[in-house]
Amino acid sequence: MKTTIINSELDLLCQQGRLSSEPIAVLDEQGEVAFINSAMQDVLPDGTLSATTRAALTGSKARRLITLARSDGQDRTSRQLFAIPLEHCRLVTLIEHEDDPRIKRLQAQLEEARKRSMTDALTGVWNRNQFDEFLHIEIPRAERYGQPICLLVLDIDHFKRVNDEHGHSVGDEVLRQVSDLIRQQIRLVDSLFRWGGEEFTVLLPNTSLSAARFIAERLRQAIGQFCFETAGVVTVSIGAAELERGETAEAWFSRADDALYEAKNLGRDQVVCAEANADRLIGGEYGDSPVLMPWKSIYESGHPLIDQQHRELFRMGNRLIAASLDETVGKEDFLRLADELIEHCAQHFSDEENILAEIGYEDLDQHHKAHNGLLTRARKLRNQARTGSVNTRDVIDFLVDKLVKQHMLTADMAFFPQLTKPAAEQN
Ligand SMILES: Nc1nc2c(ncn2[C@@H]2O[C@H](COP(=O)(O)OP(=O)(O)OP(=O)(O)O)[C@@H](O)[C@H]2O)c(=O)[nH]1
Repeated sequence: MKTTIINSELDLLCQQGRLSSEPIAVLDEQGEVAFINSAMQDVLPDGTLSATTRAALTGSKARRLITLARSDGQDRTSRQLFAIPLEHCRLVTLIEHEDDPRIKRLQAQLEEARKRSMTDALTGVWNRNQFDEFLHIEIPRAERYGQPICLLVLDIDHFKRVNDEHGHSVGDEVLRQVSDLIRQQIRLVDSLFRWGGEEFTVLLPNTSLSAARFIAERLRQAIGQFCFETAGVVTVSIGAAELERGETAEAWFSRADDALYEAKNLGRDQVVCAEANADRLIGGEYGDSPVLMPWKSIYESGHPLIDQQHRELFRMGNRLIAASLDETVGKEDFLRLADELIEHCAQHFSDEENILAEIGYEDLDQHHKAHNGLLTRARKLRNQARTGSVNTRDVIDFLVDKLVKQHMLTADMAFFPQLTKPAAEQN
């Protein structure tokens, strides 16, 4: 990955050097000349940057100013080389003095070239290279903070017909318009990419699959209801997938893409969400033991905080089961994990009750009593386990089965339909 970044930065600079009429050279991370244009060669003694000059230009100072002796001895004024440090290389140019406006001009040109290399020329959205870059940042971020992240793959239906019937420029206009419509519907933290041709991808950080379905549906409707000036009605098919724990970028994309093709096969103009692989577990780091609890999309309420906390409870429940099966985990460590689960649960119950109060949930009192009862019983069991009067099996049965799973699958599911505003709508 790093090599790609370095290479693309070097490529960018070299390309800029070729375009610019200013004398320009590019030094790579090792201080070797990666590129030198003819304007620079003309002013340098022997047409090249000597090892001493290169060493001076790649020193630790952020900017380096050196005096260049002219080889012909005719020019009495000193000439200066200036190195602009970039992330992985340095751009060297010739200036009269440190405030030379050419530095600013070059930096602006570089910035412009950098932008062009990251965006799609037709629609102005991020290009496919950037999609790969974003994946390598967003996937570890989501995993690190235990947040859900979703991917949409969107394809314009029968786009070939638009080109065939109205011409390529109308097709181009449709692509621009579709990308504008998508941009209007997503949040600032979401990112839109043109993946190629008439296919777009959208990355939705901190978004569960149920919220992603809602967003995708909103996109589909916004595009389907828009009146395109010449093309008329245009529809899109969308595949959505949520990243699973430990899943590679390729596997994730492939699941979203499969969902897209299912949407196409089902008749187009629709959204299909990829189900999680049944054998994958939210606590995937504990292997594929059948006793662990798999997370399913039907457990999602559509409220981001509730879903995030429910997932975390599943993860902690799986961790507790794994610890009980692991002979190397002692009683104290097991009880510490049980404590963590109970305290997370207490925080979750309190947050959930606040959310339910906000939406005016009519069975809130009942739900509050159920929470209190569960927490009291959980703490009592934990204390009994400490004194040895109950065994780990009883703790697991209650904490994992009754507290986490059954409560969520029965009492909690009763209020899911009332959480009518999913994440996307609230933001
Ligand atoms: N105008 C325009 N057309 C493009 C561009 N990139 C790709 N296309 C066209 O997009 C069309 C894609 O056609 P297909 O892959 O057959 O898909 P489709 O017609 O959308 O059919 P389905 O995806 O099956 O609904 C081709 O005709 C491409 O030439 C572009 O930048 N501008």
